[in-house]
Amino acid sequence: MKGDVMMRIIITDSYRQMGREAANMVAGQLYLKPDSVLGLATGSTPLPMYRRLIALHRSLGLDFSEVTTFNLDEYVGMAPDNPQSYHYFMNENFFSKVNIRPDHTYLPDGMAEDLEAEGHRYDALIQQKGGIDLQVLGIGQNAHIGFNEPDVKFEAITHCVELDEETIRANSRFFQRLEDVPRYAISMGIKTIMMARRILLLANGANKAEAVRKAVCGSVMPEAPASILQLHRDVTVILDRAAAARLPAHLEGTKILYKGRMDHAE
Ligand SMILES: N[C@@H]1[C@@H](O)[C@H](O)[C@@H](COP(=O)(O)O)O[C@@H]1O
Repeated sequence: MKGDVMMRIIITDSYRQMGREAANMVAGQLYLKPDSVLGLATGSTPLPMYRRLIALHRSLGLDFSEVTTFNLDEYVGMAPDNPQSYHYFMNENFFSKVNIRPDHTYLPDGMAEDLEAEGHRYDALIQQKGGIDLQVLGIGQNAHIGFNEPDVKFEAITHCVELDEETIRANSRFFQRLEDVPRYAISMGIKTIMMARRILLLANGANKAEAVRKAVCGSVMPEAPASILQLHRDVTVILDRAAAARLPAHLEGTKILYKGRMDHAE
């Protein structure tokens, strides 16, 4: 075990279970600190987590009134009211369905004229709000986190990135044509992500298994941006079985929990 660094890995039976586990962690965070600052992600991976959080809000009154959120990224040139934007995604899938204050939800501004200045403003704002307590991450097939593509600079803060062809292809499923996928995004940098107090990495599906292996037990290197998470002191990885398929059965310094069926109605 490297110092006191330890990843906790939770393998669940399904995509839905992965979402439930993740939502439980977020709910636990809010229970202890109702005015938490959450770092949030888009993509299909966190959708069941958002659904479960909404269900917890409706059934148990899970309270978001004091919560502040910062999203990882946004496409460059995409206005918040564009249905393909991450602003729109977050409103549709989460913000509009819980009692979070709209002026407490932040995403990088993809329309900013000076993207470098916007990156600095965004990071400064995160610190001004006390820093991120819990950062939720998905992972790209090339092991990107946020939009930090392979060969990223680990010291980067929020900045403009050119997307990899692989990422553009993967994200084209949300667009009518491949040519419509933006080629640039503004994303929290690795340093911004690593400054979060706790990190929750989610992945499901066989197409993420290799990226998960690199993140959890590959060499720490810029070619696999998520591998940097091995150096963070409080990371929980929640997977479905397919995404966990390439992990060795035993990992030194890693606590693997298996959470099988434990389920009841949503
Ligand atoms: N910028 C996002 C990432 O934050 C996300 O983790 C990744 C995986 O997306 P999905 O969850 O849809 O597989 O895609 C995008 O590129």
